[in-house]
Amino acid sequence: MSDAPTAIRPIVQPVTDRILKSDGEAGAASFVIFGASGDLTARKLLPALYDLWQDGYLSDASPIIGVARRDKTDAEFREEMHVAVNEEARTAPIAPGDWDRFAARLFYRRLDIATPEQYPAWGESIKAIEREAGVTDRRIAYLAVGPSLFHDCVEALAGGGLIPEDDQDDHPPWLRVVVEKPFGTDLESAKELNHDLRVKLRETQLYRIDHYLGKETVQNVLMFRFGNGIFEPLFNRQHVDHVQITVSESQGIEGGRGGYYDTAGALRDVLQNHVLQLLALVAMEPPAKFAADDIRDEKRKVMEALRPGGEKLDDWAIAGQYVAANGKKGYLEEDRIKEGSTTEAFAALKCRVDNWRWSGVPFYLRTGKRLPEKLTEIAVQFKLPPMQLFRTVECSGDVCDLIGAQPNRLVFRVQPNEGIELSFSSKRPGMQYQIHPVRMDFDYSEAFPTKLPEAYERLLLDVMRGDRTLFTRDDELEAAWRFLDPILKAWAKPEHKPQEYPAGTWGPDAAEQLMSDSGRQWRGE
Ligand SMILES: NC(=O)C1=CN([C@@H]2O[C@H](COP(=O)(O)OP(=O)(O)OC[C@H]3O[C@@H](n4cnc5c(N)ncnc54)[C@H](OP(=O)(O)O)[C@@H]3O)[C@@H](O)[C@H]2O)C=CC1
Ligand SMILES: O=C1O[C@H](COP(=O)(O)O)[C@@H](O)[C@H](O)[C@H]1O
Repeated sequence: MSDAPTAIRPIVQPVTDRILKSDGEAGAASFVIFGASGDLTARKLLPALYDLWQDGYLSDASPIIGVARRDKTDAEFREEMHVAVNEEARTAPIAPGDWDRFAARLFYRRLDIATPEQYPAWGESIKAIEREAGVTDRRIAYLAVGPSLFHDCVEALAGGGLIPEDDQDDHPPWLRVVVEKPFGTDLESAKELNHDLRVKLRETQLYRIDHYLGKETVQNVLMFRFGNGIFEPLFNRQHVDHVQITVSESQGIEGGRGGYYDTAGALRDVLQNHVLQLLALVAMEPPAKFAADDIRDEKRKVMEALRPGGEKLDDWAIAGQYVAANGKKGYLEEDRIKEGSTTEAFAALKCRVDNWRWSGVPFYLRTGKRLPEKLTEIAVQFKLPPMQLFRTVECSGDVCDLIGAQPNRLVFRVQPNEGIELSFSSKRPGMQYQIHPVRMDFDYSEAFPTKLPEAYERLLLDVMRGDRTLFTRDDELEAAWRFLDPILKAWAKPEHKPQEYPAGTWGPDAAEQLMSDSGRQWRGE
């Protein structure tokens, strides 16, 4: 019998998103993008803004002003962005007329963010563009620069007169500042950054971005758990054997990112943010209402309940570094990696969420570069039934085994093949009671034949709408750093060496052992 999944289709067609346009306050605002000559602006931000404009979410009156250190005219900036947006276009190439209409709102204003003398004149040039566009009191600043410049960007906004005074009723001005990741490098630096940003800004003006929260399938975790009555009662220690979360990448350290990555490593680059956010969504309690602070309160509680999954650090935290294999070079041979670097390109943790719901349930987390495939998923594995009433016979050659029920598994496929699958046991057709594992599969592309919005598109729209639900808050981030700080300190010691794994494999043997010690197994291995 085939274990081909049973497709799930929506019962009614989805209400178009356009209905949301009347909701909230997504009117015209000016965008000031720091880091406008960088990779993030070209590959993610401008394509997302273009798509939002095409879909009717971005007002024609909104100017987009790129800011960076190098010299560039508006025309050059427009042309560079044209190339970038075309490269990222997910459907047909952009029609020239469309691009010209969009590009008319693109401007470039040079600034060395570390040079305060330049702030006043630069600020005036930004205000002049905004006046011309008729958008003077609604501003979104996007800090798409390295984290060491976040604070200076806010200083530049203030020095350029772009952070207006509170009004007479003490209401802050309409200013939203989007801060990229990584948000600090450890607990202390994250606290310092939070403090520094709040000297000039209110917490309500800050949007700390983690683009995983903008992925459609990540948002679906909460919808699935709290929008259905039948699954949530199973999400606890009575029914769940363990949870495993994988964010794997097949790529190495590319695009000149070696300089940054080598100072960060897998723990800071992906585990502290994307992986722990996924964990928080799958483990959190239902919020009292679906609103930003209620959700972030619950996520913070999960972060605060994180505990090591073993006595000694090596029993629950594994660092790995790939070596040349399968036609790929090793980490140490990548561009801009310092000689003999001990930075981890792979991290796996076994941890616990020490609360009433999850006590005793291990959470296994792993992320890394140069693994066999690009894949992000959360797998919730349930306990076996208390008795094995059914079995089947599986033969390989002359050797036959009696096999019992396989554990039920619920998998959130974040990417690729976005969807949710549930595996369960079924009777194999025939004259005997033979058990066979099968799957029910909800596949986004089949159920909703429409393109999924890109994460940055959704998140930028939320900034315009003033919805901070999908943005992280200072206390949850600090709690995440607090949990990871002991690992960061131990791994920074000169005697610490990550364990080697061949490029293109699932990480070092020790990561497998994290699971196999308790008779469990990573999916896909
Ligand atoms: N790229 C990505 O996919 C992702 C990036 N991020 C985060 O986004 C941020 C930007 O990353 P990315 O675009 O890759 O970085 P890049 O190195 O490609 O770009 C850095 C930008 O910062 C500008 N810059 C640097 N110093 C100054 C200065 N003194 N004054 C003015 N501008 C300056 C550069 O301008 P110039 O070249 O003119 O000097 C450039 O535009 C980082 O925090 C990164 O961690 C987060 C997730 C994904
Ligand atoms: O933030 C980051 O995420 C990407 C992975 O994002 P994805 O959306 O492609 O899954 C990762 O490659 C990068 O190192 C990290 O900084």
